[in-house]
Amino acid sequence: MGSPVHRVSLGDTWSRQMHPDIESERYMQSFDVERLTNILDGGAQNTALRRKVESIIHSYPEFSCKDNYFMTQNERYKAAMRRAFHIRLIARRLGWLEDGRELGYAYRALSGDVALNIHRVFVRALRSLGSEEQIAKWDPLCKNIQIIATYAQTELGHGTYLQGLETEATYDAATQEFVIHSPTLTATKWWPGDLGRSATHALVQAQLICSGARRGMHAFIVPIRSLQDHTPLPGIIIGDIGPKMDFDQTDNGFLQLNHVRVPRENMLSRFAQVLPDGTYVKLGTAQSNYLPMVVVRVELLSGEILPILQKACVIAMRYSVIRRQSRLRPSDPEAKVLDYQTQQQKLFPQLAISYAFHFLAVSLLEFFQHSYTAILNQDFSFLPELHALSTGMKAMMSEFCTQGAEMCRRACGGHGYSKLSGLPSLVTKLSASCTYEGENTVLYLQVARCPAQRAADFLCPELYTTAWAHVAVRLIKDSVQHLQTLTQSGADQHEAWNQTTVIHLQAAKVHCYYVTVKGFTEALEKLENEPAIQQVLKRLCDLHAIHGILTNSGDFLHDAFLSGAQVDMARTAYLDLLRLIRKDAILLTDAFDFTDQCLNSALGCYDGNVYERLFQWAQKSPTNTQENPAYEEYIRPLLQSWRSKL
Ligand SMILES: CCCCCCC/C=C/C(=O)SCCNC(=O)CCNC(=O)[C@H](O)C(C)(C)COP(=O)(O)OP(=O)(O)OC[C@H]1O[C@@H](n2cnc3c(N)ncnc32)[C@H](O)[C@@H]1OP(=O)(O)O
Ligand SMILES: Cc1cc2nc3c(=O)[nH]c(=O)nc-3n(C[C@H](O)[C@H](O)[C@H](O)COP(=O)(O)OP(=O)(O)OC[C@H]3O[C@@H](n4cnc5c(N)ncnc54)[C@H](O)[C@@H]3O)c2cc1C
Repeated sequence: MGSPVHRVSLGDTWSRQMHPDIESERYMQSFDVERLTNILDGGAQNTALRRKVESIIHSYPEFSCKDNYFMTQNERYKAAMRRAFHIRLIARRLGWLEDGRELGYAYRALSGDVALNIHRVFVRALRSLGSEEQIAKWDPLCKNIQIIATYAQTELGHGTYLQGLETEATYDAATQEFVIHSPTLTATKWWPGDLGRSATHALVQAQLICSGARRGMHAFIVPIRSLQDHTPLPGIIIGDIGPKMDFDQTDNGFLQLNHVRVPRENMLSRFAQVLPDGTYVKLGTAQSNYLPMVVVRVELLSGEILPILQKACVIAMRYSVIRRQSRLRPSDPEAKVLDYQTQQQKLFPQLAISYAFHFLAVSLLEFFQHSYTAILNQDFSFLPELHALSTGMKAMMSEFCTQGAEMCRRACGGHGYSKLSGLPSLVTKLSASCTYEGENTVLYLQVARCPAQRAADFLCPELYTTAWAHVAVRLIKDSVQHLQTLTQSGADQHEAWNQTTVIHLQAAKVHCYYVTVKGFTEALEKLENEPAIQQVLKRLCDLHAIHGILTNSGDFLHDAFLSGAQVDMARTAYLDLLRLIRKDAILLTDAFDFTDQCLNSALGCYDGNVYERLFQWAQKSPTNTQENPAYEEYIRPLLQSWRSKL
């Protein structure tokens, strides 16, 4: 019998002491970490409230994520549903509102490892597309979990090209119902979260057919499972799409509808109506029904995507002052790996990006709140700008955060490849964000479609922003010029567009990077009353801007806007910034104020006791207490056959 590992008790005195190598990083504080945390939270009162909510969440064992890494897909799903169940019990008991700060902080503490996320997407879509009467009917049912709803837009055959969605909603005036139907295999709804095993209702995006005409994508609320016994309703074929790269806590599913009938009142009608006789009345624009994607993209930025990079920075930075490896000088003791310039170059740009994106997300949220209210009141003047901003920022932040989290993982060497570090799951989670809510390339190209003068609105040159502004304008003009040249040479507009999308993509990416640089410099201007914090964040802003210049130096050298010598000067400044940021690196990650439970990382705990935790956590692996499943059938016969040859 393969004997299980004998449990070795390490004692846990280490868990009450801070590791000296991380303690020393906190001795000399060049700025007030608590004050920076307050700024990141939007005020000291929010910090206090967040910590209060975190302490409540962490006091319930039902919310613990510590065993996540050892769970099967089924166990992860059940644990996530358990958290979803208990968080609503607590919210109801404590009066936390669905859109209130407390629930937002609770989800932050649970790192999104809670089921029914798409139920929340459904609520956003209902409030964006539903009439006041429809919201009054369905919102309370969602809030009280009397129904579980999903957002079913993507199909097996189409996710990006919404005009290509095949699911049909045909109006039957005789019965005043819509007949919802999946005419082909590729019309099968595929990917919607909570659909596989949880949802009782779906918001189905379908091509509306009424009065003999196809009217484009509209939203319909369709019951899909019995509220009595959770079995699929007549005409519904439903299930889970199978194992994924991550997101084990979510049951992404498939749905086929076979001539399912729903009442006329189930078409969300804020922006369009079908009258009892089948007359179609448009109240919004052609793109009004795309509004839920804008809302969710904006919410994902600061609610889901950015915190994951921030956590990766905390874990990798803390580990990098504990990990000692090799010597800077033969006579020195082994060095903290964070003292190597190359380690700084790996991690500090990710730290700078996580601050740059924080301030950008704050300003985007302000713009969103203002324009969303106007749109709901049928003023669509802000929608194109909001669409361009939300698509560009979602594409850019998900791309840079995914790259950044992977860089943090690799910067932790072998232990970064252990799930117990918390880093692999941060990377795989972020990887999904480059696809869901719009595939990034397609979204960047939405930005590129914006007329050049709109890009000019952003061109407010300051310091290195002038360089970024210049390159952004040059590339946008270049992309427009290429498109015009092709169309003027006789290519049709669609072919000309496709033949220039690589150029448009580059212009869109540079434009978005410019927006983050500009947003960061503007955020710094508002910190003139916090000189110490302003100074340390300005170094990150400088690093973010110059990192981009050095990474894309060809774009700046192209028309000699910068000379080779100036790029060398930028590199010198960059390397000096790494040295200056080094002493504040731990404090800048401490300021994110993630609890150890939220980080769920053996490498990233506040006290720095990495090795003790790695060893202790590894012993929790079920494989260490189960019989070796391969011993009897394979290992023992192999060993015996080998021995018999001796
Ligand atoms: C804890 C973890 C939580 C994880 C949650 C994950 C939840 C995930 C949910 C989902 O993934 S839901 C499904 C999301 N799907 C998408 O985002 C689809 C992406 N595809 C697109 O957005 C399309 O490319 C497109 C933009 C819709 C293409 O539009 P279309 O095919 O109609 O062609 P275009 O000519 O590009 O656009 C027409 C016109 O419409 C404007 N527009 C496009 N999208 C929007 C929008 N969202 N809002 C406002 N306006 C939009 C576009 O600018 C064009 O306008 P004009 O240029 O003609 O004026
Ligand atoms: C974890 C996860 C959760 C999800 N949750 C939901 C959900 O709850 N509800 C829901 O409805 N959907 C959901 N989705 C689906 C998601 O919205 C789609 O996968 C996404 O919109 C991308 O569409 P697609 O899969 O069709 O990719 P495609 O569009 O097929 O992309 C494939 C490739 O084609 C390229 N491409 C496509 N169109 C163009 C173009 N016009 N120009 C240039 N290149 C192009 C893309 O850039 C990409 O490289 C989820 C997906 C994931 C991964």
